[in-house]
Amino acid sequence: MTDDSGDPAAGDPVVSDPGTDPDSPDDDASEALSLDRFHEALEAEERPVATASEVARRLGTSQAAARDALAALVDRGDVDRLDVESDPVVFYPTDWGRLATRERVVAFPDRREIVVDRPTQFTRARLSQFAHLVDTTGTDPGTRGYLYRIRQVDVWAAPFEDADGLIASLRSVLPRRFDHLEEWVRDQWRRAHRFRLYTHEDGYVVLQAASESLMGNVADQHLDESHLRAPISETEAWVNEDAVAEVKRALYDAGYPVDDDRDLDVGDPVDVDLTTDLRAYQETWVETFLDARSGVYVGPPGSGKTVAAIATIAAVGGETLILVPSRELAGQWREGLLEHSTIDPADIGEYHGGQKEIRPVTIATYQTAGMDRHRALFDSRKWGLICFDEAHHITAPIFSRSAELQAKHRLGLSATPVRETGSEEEIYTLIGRPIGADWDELFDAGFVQEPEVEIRYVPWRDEMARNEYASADGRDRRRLAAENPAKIEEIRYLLAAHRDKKALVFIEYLDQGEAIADALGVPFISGETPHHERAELFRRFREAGGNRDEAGGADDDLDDLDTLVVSRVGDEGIDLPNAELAVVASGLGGSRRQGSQRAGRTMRPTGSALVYVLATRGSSEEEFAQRQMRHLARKGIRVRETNVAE
Ligand SMILES: Nc1ncnc2c1ncn2[C@@H]1O[C@H](COP(=O)(O)OP(=O)(O)OP(=O)(O)O)[C@@H](O)[C@H]1O
Repeated sequence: MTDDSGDPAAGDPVVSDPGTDPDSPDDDASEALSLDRFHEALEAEERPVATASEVARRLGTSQAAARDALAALVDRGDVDRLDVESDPVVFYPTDWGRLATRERVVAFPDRREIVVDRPTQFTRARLSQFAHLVDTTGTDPGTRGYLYRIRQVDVWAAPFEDADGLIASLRSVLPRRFDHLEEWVRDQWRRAHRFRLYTHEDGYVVLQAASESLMGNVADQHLDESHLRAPISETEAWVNEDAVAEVKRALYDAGYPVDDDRDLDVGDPVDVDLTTDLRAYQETWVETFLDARSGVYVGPPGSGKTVAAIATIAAVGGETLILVPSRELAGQWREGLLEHSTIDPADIGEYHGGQKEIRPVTIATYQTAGMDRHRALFDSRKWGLICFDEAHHITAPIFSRSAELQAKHRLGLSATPVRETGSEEEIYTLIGRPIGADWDELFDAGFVQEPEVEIRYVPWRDEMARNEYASADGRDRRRLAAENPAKIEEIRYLLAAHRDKKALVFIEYLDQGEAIADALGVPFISGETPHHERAELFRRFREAGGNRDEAGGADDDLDDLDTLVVSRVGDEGIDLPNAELAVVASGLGGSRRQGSQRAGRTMRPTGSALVYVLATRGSSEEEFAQRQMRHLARKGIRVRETNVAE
């Protein structure tokens, strides 16, 4: 576009007429230079930026006039200036600056991967609906790159009414259409809605297939007479009610997740209101759940899953069973319910080793609910809602039995859906599809404190220890690396360096736990610690002020318990809200799930959260530590590595 008249308004849609715009400086300089003419000057210079004297030369004006004209454009927001030390100031169109920070989306349709540089919040929110975040690169959120992948399960779980809605969302993010990819997505979507379970008006459960061939080729191939009692029609079969969970699992494994529309009675109503305002993402979780009537809230520890679950209990309003892995957690749930809702304390029952009450809201341990002698009681009810806390537990055989209990709504909570065995899909079959936010978004929004994780490679104490390791094999090797005595000194050092932080030291082997606890003069909690003693130590730890003495042990006030050595027993599900420092001294042969739980323990909304992972240098622990921590890094958590000097 050219502007021969010299009038910036003529034929120039970008710059408004200064004469009619009361906000624009009304002087000769701004009239002398339109944004278009500045563009021409840049083109002539063949550079993206220009100095005032270059503009003056190209436009045939004085340098002072060009400077004034550029200043007017800067005032108007059309041009930006960049002061480069010791060089003359350069100018460039504001739009170009925006381009440089704009997101860039690249799709690899064959791999079903999408790479986004500097994604906007909008793009990330969209992507998290139908793709899963595999990796991020870079630590600066401003320049971070994101790799997303669309898996089968992501399409199955996508929260849309129909495939068109999902495709529209996909198109809104991708730079152009990819027919092949869209076809694949549609195909996956179709698969997820081919089978349905519903309750016949006479009360029995029916499996309905979308076509005869699906019933004949898929259902009949994967199910037998223990699952299906008899055919009703070419597309329907009468389901053995005891085998509903198996039916769902078998079809899921065959690539056909089942819509569960069974009509189950709700028991005693639960009349409670939430007293805490939900955050926007929690509202989305609850709405998504209520639409699907099943699902797993997946978010980092501290992200508000429990509060969202309490909101769900209030919204469902039906008799509720909450399953938890330990008695400690049952107590915490009771407190959470009382804190965040108007529930009458008399309406909360606990059902475990200690007490056995069934109330409108019953909190039971998986253990007790799965036991044969109690199971019938839980089985005989049709719950309005079952909430599976720490949902990854239910894949272990003892817990999976409780997953077969009947419920109108099934809700799982999990911070760590990934398991080494790849059975994350099993959680979703048994409970429902994952519902969650992008972890990065939660960190970015400040809802969850991002912990710093540091792997510290500890040398062997001496040549003898190193040689012993070299000549040992198998389990002995792993144990020697885990128990490397040099770690005790390292723990002492770390505790002293963070004297104001309450600390948990995690160990795998009991002997090592005792040795560390002895050396530090602090208690050691293991599976052998009696329940009441454990509860008392946790109480003291929760109430402690966090101020360790020189030796790294407890401070002068003996009641002030700010350091605990904990074995596996403290590893899962037990909530120690004020642990600001975690040292993982051993246990690196474990699974990714453990890695993220340990790190997760300290991911709390308040206080700084530091996790040190000790790995013996030159042992298999190095590799384990890196693998676990890569898993965390993928979740957007900063991981550092340090070599401890010999
Ligand atoms: N909407 C909210 N408004 C204010 N505080 C909230 C909200 N949601 C959660 N919190 C607070 O954030 C903290 C963590 O919440 P919550 O216990 O629900 O997280 P979680 O994801 O269940 O954690 P974990 O996995 O460790 O059990 C709690 O102190 C809770 O009171």
